[in-house]
Amino acid sequence: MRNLVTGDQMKEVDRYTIETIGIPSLVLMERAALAVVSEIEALVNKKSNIWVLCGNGNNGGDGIAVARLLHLKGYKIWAILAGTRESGSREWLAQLDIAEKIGVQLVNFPEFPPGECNLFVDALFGVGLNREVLGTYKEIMEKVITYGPEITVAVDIPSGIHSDSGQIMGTALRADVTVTFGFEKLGTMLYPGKGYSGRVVVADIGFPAQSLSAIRPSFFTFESGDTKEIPLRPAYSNKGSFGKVLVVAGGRNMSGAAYLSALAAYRTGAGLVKIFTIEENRTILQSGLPEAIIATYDPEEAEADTASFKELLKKQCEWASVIVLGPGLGREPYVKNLVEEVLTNAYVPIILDADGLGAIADHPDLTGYFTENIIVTPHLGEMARLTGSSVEAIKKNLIAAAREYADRFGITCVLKDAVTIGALKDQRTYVNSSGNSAMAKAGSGDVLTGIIAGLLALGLEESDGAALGVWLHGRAGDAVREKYGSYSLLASQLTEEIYTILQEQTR
Ligand SMILES: NC(=O)C1=CN([C@@H]2O[C@H](COP(=O)(O)OP(=O)(O)OC[C@H]3O[C@@H](n4cnc5c(N)ncnc54)[C@H](OP(=O)(O)O)[C@@H]3O)[C@@H](O)[C@H]2O)[C@@H](O)CC1
Ligand SMILES: [K+]
Repeated sequence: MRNLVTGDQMKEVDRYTIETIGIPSLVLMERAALAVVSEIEALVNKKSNIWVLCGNGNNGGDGIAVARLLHLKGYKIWAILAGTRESGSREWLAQLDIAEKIGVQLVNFPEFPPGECNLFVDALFGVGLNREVLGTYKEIMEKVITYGPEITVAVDIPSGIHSDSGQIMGTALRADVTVTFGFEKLGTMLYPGKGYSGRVVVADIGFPAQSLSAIRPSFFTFESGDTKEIPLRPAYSNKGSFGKVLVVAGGRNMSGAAYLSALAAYRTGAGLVKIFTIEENRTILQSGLPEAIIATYDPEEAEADTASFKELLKKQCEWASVIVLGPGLGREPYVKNLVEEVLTNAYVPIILDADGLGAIADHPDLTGYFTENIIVTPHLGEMARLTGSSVEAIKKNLIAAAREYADRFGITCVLKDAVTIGALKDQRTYVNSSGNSAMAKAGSGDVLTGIIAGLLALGLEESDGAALGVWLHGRAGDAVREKYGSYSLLASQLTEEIYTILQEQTR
């Protein structure tokens, strides 16, 4: 597990480290600059021309320190100062004084250094960026973009990227490598910022563990090795020890959704999986997944005899210890009753997806039945329908959108996008770092519901199950892409890779 921070949280950690712990600001800055220099030395040799663009806050202070360290090592270096002495931070002024005394080559914008630039260091704005970039700063950035440096190394975060949302604040500078300090910022984890950051190196610049006490760390991601969070299956057990997953899924022509969800639940470790679906899906599901129990209903009877249908649903819910509700259910009128009955009768975790969410969007009063056991897993289009916002508005701040929906109902909201967000009911927010665009295919979401259900069946509670499920799903996608490339992934192949990842847990 790796903590992630907002810009303000990072500033708090800086402040606490400097003021309460007593590590001087310039010491942190020196270590930050050394970390950047070490990346630069791995990228270019001393024949290269290096330009460092320095703003006049502490990000710029880092930049001047980088220029000084490279100058002392004999690199051909120019520092471009974007601000004036009057507006420079204390540390920036200290760095400038040192740089001037030891003869670092400096120019003041609008002047630019002569010759060409092989490696560009972006130290214009860090976590202090708090508004749109306009005027002179915009001009500077546009000029840099027209120069088209061969390699760009960003200091802490690419300038112009908002450290909390990853949004471009007017203009931003694209980096090949971003060296960030202490903790990765949300802005380099989220698109478009993630696309501007290149390879992100998290440098340890000496923040002691106590510094985290300055904030309540609430954003996190998983990384390899975290498979150990998945509960082991004890040796002395039977199929009932691992939970009974009820997959309420699959309407007309949509048996595949039920199949993929049930298969993924089994592959993740569930002991028993029952699919509750329409009668016409029986044969195909029974032959496709003979391991699953199949229970069926007739959609016309469900429509005509509501009381019997409700009774049938009640029995299914009593059997289950985890429920997946929604994949491929369709949008016929009885689906509303179905969703309502499950929500009112089940006292177990429910993963609500696809047409289950569609029913909620069409009948918002159903949210009145939400309990803390609910995990909703909308993609952006479904989220837009659920909230009445536009996809564009949600995209501007995925974390805020997911968090707001989860908090409104006290549930867990997994908002699926290129970077999936898990706004967990325990107030932590998971930002996914696995997965790839090959997974943007039909059936991928059905597999995710099954994986989460499988983890809950193993005994994880909703918050951990949702976060680990998203991560595991992405890891499976990465494993499939490695074998089959970016185009040919099939959702069923995700379920085939789950075992390779689960094996890491016991190694
Ligand atoms: N000791 C420490 O704390 C350490 C800090 N470290 C480094 O410091 C960085 C944070 O430094 P920082 O807080 O000084 O802010 P920074 O990102 O340099 O921005 C400068 C100023 O720009 C301004 N501004 C904002 N938006 C603007 C806009 N659109 N257009 C124009 N101006 C705008 C805004 O000032 P304002 O105008 O709002 O008063 C802001 O304060 C951090 O990312 C890391 O690299 C490391 O060395 C480790 C130790
Ligand atoms: K920067």
